[in-house]
Amino acid sequence: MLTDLDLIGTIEDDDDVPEEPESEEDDENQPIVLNRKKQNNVKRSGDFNTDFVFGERDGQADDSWVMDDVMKQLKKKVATSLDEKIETVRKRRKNQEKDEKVSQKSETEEEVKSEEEEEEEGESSENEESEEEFSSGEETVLTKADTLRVKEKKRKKKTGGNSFFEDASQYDENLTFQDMNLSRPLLKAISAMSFTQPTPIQKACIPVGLLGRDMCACAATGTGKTAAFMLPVLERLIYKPRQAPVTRVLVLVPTRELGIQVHAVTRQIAQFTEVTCCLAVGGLDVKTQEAALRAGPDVLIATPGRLIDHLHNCPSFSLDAIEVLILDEADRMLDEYFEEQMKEIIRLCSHQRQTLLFSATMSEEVEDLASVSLKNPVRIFVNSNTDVAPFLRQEFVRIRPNREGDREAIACALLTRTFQDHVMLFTQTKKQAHRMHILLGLMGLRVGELHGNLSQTQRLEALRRFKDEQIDILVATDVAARGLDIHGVKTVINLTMPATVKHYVHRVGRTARAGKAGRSVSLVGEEERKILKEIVKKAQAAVKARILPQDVISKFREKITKLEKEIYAVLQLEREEKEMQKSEAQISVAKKKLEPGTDPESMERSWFQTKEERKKEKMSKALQEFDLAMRGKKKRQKFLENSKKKKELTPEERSQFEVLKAQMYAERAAKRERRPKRARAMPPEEEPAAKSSKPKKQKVKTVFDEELTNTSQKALKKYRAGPSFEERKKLGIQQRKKGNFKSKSRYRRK
Ligand SMILES: Nc1ncnc2c1ncn2[C@@H]1O[C@H](COP(=O)(O)OP(=O)(O)OP(=O)(O)O)[C@@H](O)[C@H]1O
Repeated sequence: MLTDLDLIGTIEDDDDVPEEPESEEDDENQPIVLNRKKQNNVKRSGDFNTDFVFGERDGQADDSWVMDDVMKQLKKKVATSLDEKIETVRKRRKNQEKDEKVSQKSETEEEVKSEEEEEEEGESSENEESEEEFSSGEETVLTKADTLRVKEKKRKKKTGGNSFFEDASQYDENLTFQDMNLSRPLLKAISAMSFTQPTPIQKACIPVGLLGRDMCACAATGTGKTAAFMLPVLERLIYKPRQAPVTRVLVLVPTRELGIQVHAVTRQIAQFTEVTCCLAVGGLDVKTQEAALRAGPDVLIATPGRLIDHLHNCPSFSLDAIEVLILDEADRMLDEYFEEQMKEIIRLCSHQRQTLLFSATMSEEVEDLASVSLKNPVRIFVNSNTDVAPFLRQEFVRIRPNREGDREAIACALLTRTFQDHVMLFTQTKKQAHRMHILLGLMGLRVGELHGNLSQTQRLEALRRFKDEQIDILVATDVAARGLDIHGVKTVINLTMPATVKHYVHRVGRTARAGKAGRSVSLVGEEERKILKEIVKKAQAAVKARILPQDVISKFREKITKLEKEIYAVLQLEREEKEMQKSEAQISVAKKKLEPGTDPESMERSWFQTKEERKKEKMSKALQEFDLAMRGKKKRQKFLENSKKKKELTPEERSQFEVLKAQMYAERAAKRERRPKRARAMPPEEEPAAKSSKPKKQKVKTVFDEELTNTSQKALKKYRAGPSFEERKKLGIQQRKKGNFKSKSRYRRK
């Protein structure tokens, strides 16, 4: 039987492989450069031949003026950055090595004099070089090229849809922005943003949005969904100016960074109009946001938590006047994480509204919401659910069962040898992301991290540095997987496979955006084969298996083992600094309390869910997940024993934990899928068929059916003997009720 990995990994050379245009960027067979040099962006116009052409974006719309506002709202500054700590530890290493060399030198000086000295100098200069790079012996091993094998999978064509929606996925190919009846300020903004031609999702959605219809739209990542919902909405605001300063459009997004981005895009589109817009996301200054909300901005972009906070604490702000509600990344907004908050927000929104649901992936929850609370919604699926970006090349690196500990080494090899800049590396946990930042930093790479354990300043700073090409690699968790539009990301690497195919689609969607090409490389272990199988099945283009030479991997493993002490040292520096900061914070809180005229209770805000409640909810979910994933008693025991015994995890355990985390989520997602679906306003297509077969099975038998048509031996015997005591009692009551007591004896006489 073929396994999924075998499917892409065991193709023979003479297998029938479809021709693929090889680009300059197709560098796997080119000599590998170990010295990290900046590579110029290679134009890939010939790579993909499609009907749709994105406009030239030489003058990539400058959103720095929009970002300035956001940065102003940020309060705290970072004490010392992680990079500074990494540099401190690296310097320490250098000094130590120098000292060692000096002491070695003096020892040998005593024994042999002049000749030996010369040799020492030679060695020392060699060592200094190998600190940053690799020794020449290693270099020959490390420049060995990876092998790539291709296999195209047969695809099943997806059919059908949901009868509940009116389908408008077909669009006029020749439609231009000028044909769409958009007003002049919007057309001016479109050309200022260098959009020459609408993308397919824009061609399909803008006309429908302008009609004021509810919509559920799905298109691949990076195909311009933001403008697809913003343009018709802004047009409606311009067409029907407001009577009072109230918020009329609410856009909900799952992450702060995405909120900031959507806000920036909205301001760009609305730059030549009177439309005002405001951002309310966590991590930014609450008071500034409150003041902005009181002014009644036309458009509000928010994350659910912060929005509810404002609704509870800002008396003059409400959602009564909301005319359009947009859920960007709709499937994420309606998943269990935001469930309670979304219920609350939808409850507070005006009923007379247009609702727009957008995402690259859709879920049952979205359909449920659409069927329950949308009015005659239009379904616009330009791409099928879970299609990856059109110009993405997908690669997979197989991790063999006993080689789980190779993951970090493989990632380091990929990042040092092949994909050196404009790379996003995704990890499952924040801890692993942090560790990879330190590890890659110690290897001399320019790297940053982005995840939920960082302050908002640190998160935005990492993003800015990556966008400005101050760092080459951004290590991130799924917080950066959705919606972020970072110009020029060439490669996405998955250290472990994400929890579901949908997570995968979004992660790899950070590259190959806006008509550009991109590549994803995912490391796949035995336990992740199922998800790989699904991805391969759904892939439109051939996927590739990348094989790294084993000696290269071994070299990197050795290097990582050597760096382990330094990683520990950096972590130690961080711990010490954290302790310091904690005590400083305590002192400043105490000082504030002692200040005359401050009543601490009056300063407190009321929360929809307190921090504690949210934490508790998260904890109980995490425990449930852990239990589910550790169903096997042996597995659970082994894991717990291991984690009790050792403080430091082995590379294998670390990888296993990453995989386990993804499994935990996948298990819970699967459990949710199995849950009975909520009532629908109209049943989906399959349901009527199911219903027609049901009545036959569950038809309640009448007395006629029960007694007169049953000719079995047992029934006849019973018929002759008459009803049992219980039956007689039951019958008696019934007959007494009917006033026909005599029929009982008549029954017996027969
Ligand atoms: N008509 C257009 N012409 C050229 N570029 C466009 C056009 N529309 C959008 N873009 C650009 O395409 C990129 C992706 O757009 P956007 O972020 O809206 O994609 P998305 O579909 O929302 O992606 P995701 O699913 O990842 O959120 C942006 O850089 C945007 O400026």
